[in-house]
Amino acid sequence: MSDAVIETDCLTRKFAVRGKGRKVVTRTTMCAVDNLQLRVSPGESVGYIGANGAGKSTTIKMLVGILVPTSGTVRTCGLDPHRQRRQLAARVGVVFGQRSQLWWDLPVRESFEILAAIHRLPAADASARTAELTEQLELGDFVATPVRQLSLGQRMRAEVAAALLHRPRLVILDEPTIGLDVLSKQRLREFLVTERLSHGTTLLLTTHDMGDIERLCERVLVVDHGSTVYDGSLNGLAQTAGSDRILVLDFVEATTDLTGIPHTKHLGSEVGGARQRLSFDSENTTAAMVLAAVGERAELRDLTIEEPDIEDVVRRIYQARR
Ligand SMILES: Nc1ncnc2c1ncn2[C@@H]1O[C@H](COP(=O)(O)OP(=O)(O)OP(=O)(O)O)[C@@H](O)[C@H]1O
Repeated sequence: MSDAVIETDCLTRKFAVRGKGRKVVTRTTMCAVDNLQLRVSPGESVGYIGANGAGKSTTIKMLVGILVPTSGTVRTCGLDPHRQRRQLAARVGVVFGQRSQLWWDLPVRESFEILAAIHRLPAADASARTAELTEQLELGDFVATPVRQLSLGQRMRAEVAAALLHRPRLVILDEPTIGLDVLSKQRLREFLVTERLSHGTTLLLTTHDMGDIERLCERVLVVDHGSTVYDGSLNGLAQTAGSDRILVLDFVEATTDLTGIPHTKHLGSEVGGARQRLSFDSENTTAAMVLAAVGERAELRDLTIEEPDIEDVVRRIYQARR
């Protein structure tokens, strides 16, 4: 028997699409997930990325049994997700960034009590786990507050706690950091890293945020039109998609002379030349080397390094294949 946490074979999901011509209504089918072969082993952390409409959510819905495949097979934690949804719920925790699994009008704590009862956790176990998650996710200030009064960052932390209450062996997160501020994102990512290390939890997450992938995922899958177009390490992704980083440089005085620095490209200037943008190829140089060269030409006041945009990485992967 396979020990895979997720295993799909030729997994396919089609949808009927109604189109309206001038006189007739046409019916076509579109393939949202196309012969997907996927195997995830225990303890892996996998980022699942792709353009809008690439098929990520449809895959997740089949993995948790919300949608039935048109053809092919899927096993999640050794179970048939659609037929064995109840048993699967005990082994999987799911967080949909755009949808809540908490009771809107109840205090957070009461949602946890209901979920603990649904999962039939022994009382002592439930209260120990609730206390652990409340501390780690810093929920203490608002466990008595109704969910509808929480900020987005607070609610997302409560959602993650709710999904992990029963110590699932697989956690699936669909856009967990969408709309969160930098600090809330950082806290959530740190928690997920710790949780994974201490419990050996398997993570699968979809995101449009490259920071999530960089901090949380060892393996990355890129999907295009329902098929996998990249499956490998984060480093390999950078090699395939290019590894340009962008430095935003603020100078004491306006400057324009930033051309000719090795492995960099001048992208433009703002604020009358006091702010310059420079991209550099992190495979061949480092931020420190570029800054040293810049510092010889003009006096720097401040700088930031922009994370690569995930849409950009995905676009480059798609282009490299065409
Ligand atoms: N219930 C449905 N009926 C018809 N078409 C659907 C349905 N659900 C999804 N689709 C279509 O299937 C394709 C894949 O959608 P899916 O939501 O899986 O993409 P996604 O990669 O999750 O996108 P996003 O990043 O925008 O969430 C899209 O073209 C979408 O319009």
